[in-house]
Amino acid sequence: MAALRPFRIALIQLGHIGHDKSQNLKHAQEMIKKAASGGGSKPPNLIVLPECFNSPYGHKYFPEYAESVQFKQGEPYDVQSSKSESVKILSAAAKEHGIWLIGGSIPERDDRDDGKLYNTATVYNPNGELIAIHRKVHLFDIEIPGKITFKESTTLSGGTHLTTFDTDFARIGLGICYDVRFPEMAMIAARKGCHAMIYPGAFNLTTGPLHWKLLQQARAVDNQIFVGMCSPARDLTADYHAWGHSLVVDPLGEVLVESGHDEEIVYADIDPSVFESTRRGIPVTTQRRFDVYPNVAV
Ligand SMILES: NC(=O)CC(=O)C(=O)O
Repeated sequence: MAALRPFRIALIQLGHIGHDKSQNLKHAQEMIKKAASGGGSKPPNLIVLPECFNSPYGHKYFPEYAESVQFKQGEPYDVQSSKSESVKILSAAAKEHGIWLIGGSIPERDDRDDGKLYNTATVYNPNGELIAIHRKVHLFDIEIPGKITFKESTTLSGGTHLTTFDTDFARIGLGICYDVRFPEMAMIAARKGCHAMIYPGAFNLTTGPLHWKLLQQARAVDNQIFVGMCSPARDLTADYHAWGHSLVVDPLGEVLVESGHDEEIVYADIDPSVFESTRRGIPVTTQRRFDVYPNVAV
């Protein structure tokens, strides 16, 4: 299992996500290059893109923008023969800059399973290898009268697996946006030894101010882990108005960095001593009463 070492994370709050997929990918490439340069400071070890970074966000767009990834857990993946343009571009970017990359999420089509569609995050190591994918488990189906109705399940299916992966600096759990509302996912990841949960996400102008920061602080404090969420920039000409405010929170629930709502790259330095001192000082990780309630993570 990966040990926690100091590392730097960059969240790319990507703007200009329009209807031209090639343009979206080109812009993401440029922003990865910019993020990898470190913004005048140390280069990051891990770069994160937002949810649905290559397509407009909305269930009517997913069938048109979906790409076939065909990843099989535990089997080597041949990026060169991938049918996914996004995978090829992200893999090349991770390799060129020698960084770990969580490639936000993209609409994915699984040709092996009746062409089902998913909202899928892909993860690359510094050699450009695709080492994990996460399919959004909890679909964003909500209805707040007069404010927002959104039904991802109109075109998407929910993923059926939880995702964790090891880097050379931490074990990381991965979710996508609405997944953050389900504490079980982060709890299970933490009990499996994850030091951080990362969620590419895209809250909106109704739920963002209510819950975006609160949920990340809750997941961080519940589990004494680092939590980061990376949003697209706000674009009031798009169908969906993202909240922005990409954020990294430490295991005490303190905000390490928070962006505004325009396009921006923010960096946070992850300090293992905060992880250790939080767990030493408030030792809930060793005070659980599995004699009173079941250990759901086993
Ligand atoms: N976009 C999402 O998946 C979730 C969201 O906006 C919310 O939970 O609020």
